[in-house]
Amino acid sequence: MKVGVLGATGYAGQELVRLLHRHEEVKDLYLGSSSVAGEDYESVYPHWLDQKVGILQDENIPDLDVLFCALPHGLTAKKTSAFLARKIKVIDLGADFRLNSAEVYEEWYKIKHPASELLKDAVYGLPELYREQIRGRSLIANPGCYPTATLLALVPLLRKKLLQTGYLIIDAKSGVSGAGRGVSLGNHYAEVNENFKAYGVASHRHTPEIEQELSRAAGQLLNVNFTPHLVPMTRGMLVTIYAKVGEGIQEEELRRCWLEQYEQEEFIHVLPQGTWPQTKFSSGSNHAFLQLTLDQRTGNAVIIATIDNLIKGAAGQAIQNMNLAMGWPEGQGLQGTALWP
Ligand SMILES: NC(=O)C1=CN([C@@H]2O[C@H](COP(=O)(O)OP(=O)(O)OC[C@H]3O[C@@H](n4cnc5c(N)ncnc54)[C@H](OP(=O)(O)O)[C@@H]3O)[C@@H](O)[C@H]2O)C=CC1
Ligand SMILES: CC(=O)N[C@@H](CCC(=O)OP(=O)(O)O)C(=O)O
Repeated sequence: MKVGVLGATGYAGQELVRLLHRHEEVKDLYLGSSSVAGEDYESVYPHWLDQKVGILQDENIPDLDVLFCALPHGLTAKKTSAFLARKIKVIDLGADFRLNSAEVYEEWYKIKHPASELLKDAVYGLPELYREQIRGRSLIANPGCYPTATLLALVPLLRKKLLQTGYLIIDAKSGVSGAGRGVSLGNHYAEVNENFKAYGVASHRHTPEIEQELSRAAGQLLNVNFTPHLVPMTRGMLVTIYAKVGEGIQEEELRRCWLEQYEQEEFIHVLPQGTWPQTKFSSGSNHAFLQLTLDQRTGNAVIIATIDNLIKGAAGQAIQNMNLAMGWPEGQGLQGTALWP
C-alpha cells in the first residue's frame, strides 16, 4: 500500500513517519514538505541517515491509498477535495474537519472554512467511541489531543447519564511538543523551563470540539470550563476533570461503566483502584490510562486521564484510523513503541 505524509517535518509528521515505517501494510511511504522538498529526511532528522527517505513537494505526491495531513489548520481543507477526487483517503491531524459547523469553526479559528461542503463527509476519528462510523471512510478528522483524553474519560459516563451536565471542569496539562516544532516566544526554552502557566483560558480552540462531542454523548447541549496548561516537559498530557455525579450514583457505577466500555480495548486502560495516571505510563505509546474516585466530602468525581499528545493525541490515533479505514487490524504498527524514561 502507498501512504503519504504532508507536514512530515513537523512533530506530528515525524511521529507518523516513525510509526508508519514499522507498519506491515505500508510498502511505499511518500513524504511531502513545503520547505525541504528535494532533500533527504535525514537533513531534518539525522537519525534517518540509514534509510534515505526522499522528500517531495506536496504537489508531487503520487496517487496513494492514504494521505495523512499534519499541517497547520486551514491548509489541509484547501487541498482535500483534489485528493478525494484522486481516490486518496485523507486523514487530517489538524482541526479542519473536526467541528460539524463551519460557523463554529470560523468563530474559533478566525478564518473562513476553506471547504465547508466537505464537513458532512467527514467522520470524527476517535476509534474507541465511533469505531463503526470510521470503518472504510475516506475523510477522517483526527481529534485534538486535549479532546482525545477528555472524551475518552467523559463520553461513556455521559452516555449512561451518570454525570450532571451543568458542572464539568477540565484542568489539562500538556508537554511543549503539543505546540509543534515552530518556535514562538511562549514556547522557547527560557520561557518554558522552570515555569508553569495556563494559556487559552476560557478561549482555547479545543473547547467547542470537546463541547460538540460531550453534547452528542449527553443528548443535550452543554458547556465546560476547559483550562490548558503548559508543563516544562517534552511530551505527554494529563487531564484532571471535576464532575458532579447524578443523584445517588456511586463510584462503583462510574468504574463499571468505564470497564464495560473499555475492557476489550487494546489501548484504553482503567487502572487498578488507587493507581493514578502518570504521563510516563503513555509516553511514546498509543495507550491511554484512566482513573477516578468519588470524593465523599464534596460529592464530586475526580477523573484523571493521560495520553501521549503526539501518539494517541495525534499520530498513533491517526494510524488507528487508517487501519479502520483500510480494514486492517486496528493496532497494526502501534505495538511496542513505548518510551521510558
Ligand atoms: N503536536 C501535537 O501534539 C499535536 C498536533 N496536532 C495537529 O497536527 C498538525 C501538525 O502539528 P505539529 O506537527 O505539532 O506542527 P509542526 O509545526 O511541528 O509541523 C507542521 C508542519 O506543517 C508544514 N507546513 C506547511 N505549510 C506550513 C505553513 N504555512 N506554516 C507552518 N507549517 C507549515 C511544515 O512542514 P514543511 O515545512 O515540511 O512543509 C511543518 O513542519 C496541526 O494541525 C496540529 O494542530 C494535533 C494533535 C496533537
Ligand atoms: C501545548 C500546546 O500548545 N498544545 C496545542 C494543542 C495541539 C493540538 O491538538 O492542536 P490542534 O487542535 O490545532 O490540532 C494547543 O494548545 O494549541
